[in-house]
Amino acid sequence: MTTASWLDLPADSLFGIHNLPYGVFTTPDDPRPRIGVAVGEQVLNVAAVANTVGVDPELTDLLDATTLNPLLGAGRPVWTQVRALLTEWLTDPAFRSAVEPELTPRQDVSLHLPFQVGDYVDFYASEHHAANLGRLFRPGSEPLTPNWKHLPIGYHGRSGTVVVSGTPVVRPQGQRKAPADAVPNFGPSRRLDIEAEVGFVVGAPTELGDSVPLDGFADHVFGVCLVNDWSARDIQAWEYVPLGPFLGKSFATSVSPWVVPLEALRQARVAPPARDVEPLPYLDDRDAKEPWGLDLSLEVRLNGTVVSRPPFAAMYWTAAQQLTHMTVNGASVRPGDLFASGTVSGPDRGTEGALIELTWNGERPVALPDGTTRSFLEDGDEVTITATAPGPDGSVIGFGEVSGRVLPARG
Ligand SMILES: O=C(O)/C=C/C(=O)CC(=O)CC(=O)O
Ligand SMILES: [Ca+2]
Ligand SMILES: [Mg+2]
Repeated sequence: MTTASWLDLPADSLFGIHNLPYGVFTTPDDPRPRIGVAVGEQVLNVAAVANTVGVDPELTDLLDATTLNPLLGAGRPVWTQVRALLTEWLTDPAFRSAVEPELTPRQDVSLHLPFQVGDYVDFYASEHHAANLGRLFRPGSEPLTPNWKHLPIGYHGRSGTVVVSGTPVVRPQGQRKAPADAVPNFGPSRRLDIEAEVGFVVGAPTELGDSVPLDGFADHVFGVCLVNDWSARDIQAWEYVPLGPFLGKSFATSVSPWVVPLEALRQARVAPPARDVEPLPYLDDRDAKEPWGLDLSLEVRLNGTVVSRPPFAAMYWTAAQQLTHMTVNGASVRPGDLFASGTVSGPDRGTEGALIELTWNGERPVALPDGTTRSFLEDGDEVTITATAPGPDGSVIGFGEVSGRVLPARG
């Protein structure tokens, strides 16, 4: 399908007509948060266009909102309808006069947390990451825990500290205890790390007691964003036994401001890696016609230098399996719930999604062009994660970025 926009976008635009990601923006002369869709180098005020051209008032209400949550809750048929409208507005020259005045250059807008985050869950779906962390955190044990290939392991995170890209991250303080120390001490984390992840934004809710089967994924998941699960490894290593991550990860989790609709990722769907353990039937996607592996290519930059290129296609568990597992006990989901994939690490050097793996616990620090090296993050460091996916007709779907700078601990 070739769809040309009257906007005459370059063929290599990461926010081309096949992408149309959703966010929430303000401008200096209008501080009201409103829903925007990125197209080329601009942001479209969708409610303003809906009001001008006159669409179904129920749709206008969903779009005339300060967060994506009302639209998220509306469900797949409405998401499809809105996307079709956006495509029509941006491709049919008859809409040009109504749409053009509602475009603002992206550089002139501020982007906000696009949805009010409900529950936040973080998974652990990369076999390479899980095995690496097992070796680093539990030397002498099997790298993968016995449950790892039977279920997508996850933990509930802290939704109130999910922040939008650009929000500074204050170095956390807490209890640290190195293996050689007899007792813990208190202070700023000395081993502040990142985790490059992909986030899935839940739209349509479920009722308590119900679960989402594997083929219900697209009915409930609206779209995809990027996540940095900042992690204080020294706090984490001491506190996590036996209940899992707590203060070592709850101080901040950054998300990208643009939510890429699931429809934009049709060409990115790939089969996940072969599983060597037969999953229980509710998680078994081996016969699925279209499993939910996704061929996203991530890049991690530290102070502007690319330090890693994690491949999302290498993830063992898919987001569909994660949603199914997360609801198999009857736990309900709500619009705005966010679940993240887990750190995206590939099998090769230079594809690790966390510094602890990339530098192997500091044994092989990363060299930066300014002559300095890093094992973990220093105050002032800035980390930016970007991603792309294949789109239709040779186009590329961009995710924008999730970025954050480390501020010193507050005494
Ligand atoms: O293996 C561990 O004990 C800890 C693992 C993590 O810190 C990773 C985590 O948050 C899940 C993930 O991002 O894959
Ligand atoms: Ca994580
Ligand atoms: Mg976190």
